[in-house]
Amino acid sequence: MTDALLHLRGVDCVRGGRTLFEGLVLDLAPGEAALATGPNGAGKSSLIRIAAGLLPPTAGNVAASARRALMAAEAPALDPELTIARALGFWARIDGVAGDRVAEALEIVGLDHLSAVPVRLLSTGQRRRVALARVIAGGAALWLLDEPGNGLDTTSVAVLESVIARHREQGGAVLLATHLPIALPEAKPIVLGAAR
Ligand SMILES: Nc1ncnc2c1ncn2[C@@H]1O[C@H](COP(=O)(O)OP(=O)(O)OP(=O)(O)O)[C@@H](O)[C@H]1O
Repeated sequence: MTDALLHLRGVDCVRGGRTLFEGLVLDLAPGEAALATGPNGAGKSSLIRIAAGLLPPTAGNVAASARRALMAAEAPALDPELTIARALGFWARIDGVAGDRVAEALEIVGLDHLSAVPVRLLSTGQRRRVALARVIAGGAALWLLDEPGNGLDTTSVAVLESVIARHREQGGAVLLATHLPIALPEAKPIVLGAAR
């Protein structure tokens, strides 16, 4: 797939008998981003799951960097009884990254002061910020972000935007699905909802 971190060719997605999209073509090289938008049920999460290798496409080819991080609504998988630092430390070991990256990531998302608080006490937006911290700490080249702005206040959305911009500057790529406005300069648009 040349130097692309994500490569989709002629990808179709049919779910529950409905064609969500057909013939989707996308390449994401280092530094690039794509923004998938569309109404509820248009297939945004399905696209993210196909790119993550969690859902086989109905047709077409998918190739993605082995170093990819998924941030989805159901994905945080943080043990509610552990403190934020320990829950993220667990994932740092799985992801094979140094523990000090967790502290850095928590600082970036503005949760370093809560690192000793159990996950179960977090608000919805704080949980999303912890999930983002895991993506940041994980060091994957390709980020697959499904509704990363859900539950975030405006300050946190701005943090998300700057974190993504920095990741791209450092040679990462991002596929982001959202129904909320998120600034993703020069992103390739993927407008879903047209196929039937
Ligand atoms: N396991 C499944 N089996 C059959 N159909 C499914 C399954 N999962 C999702 N769908 C259907 O696929 C369609 C697209 O769902 P998807 O979650 O990808 O949309 P979305 O654009 O992310 O929606 P939302 O904005 O509401 O999150 C929906 O009509 C949904 O009902």
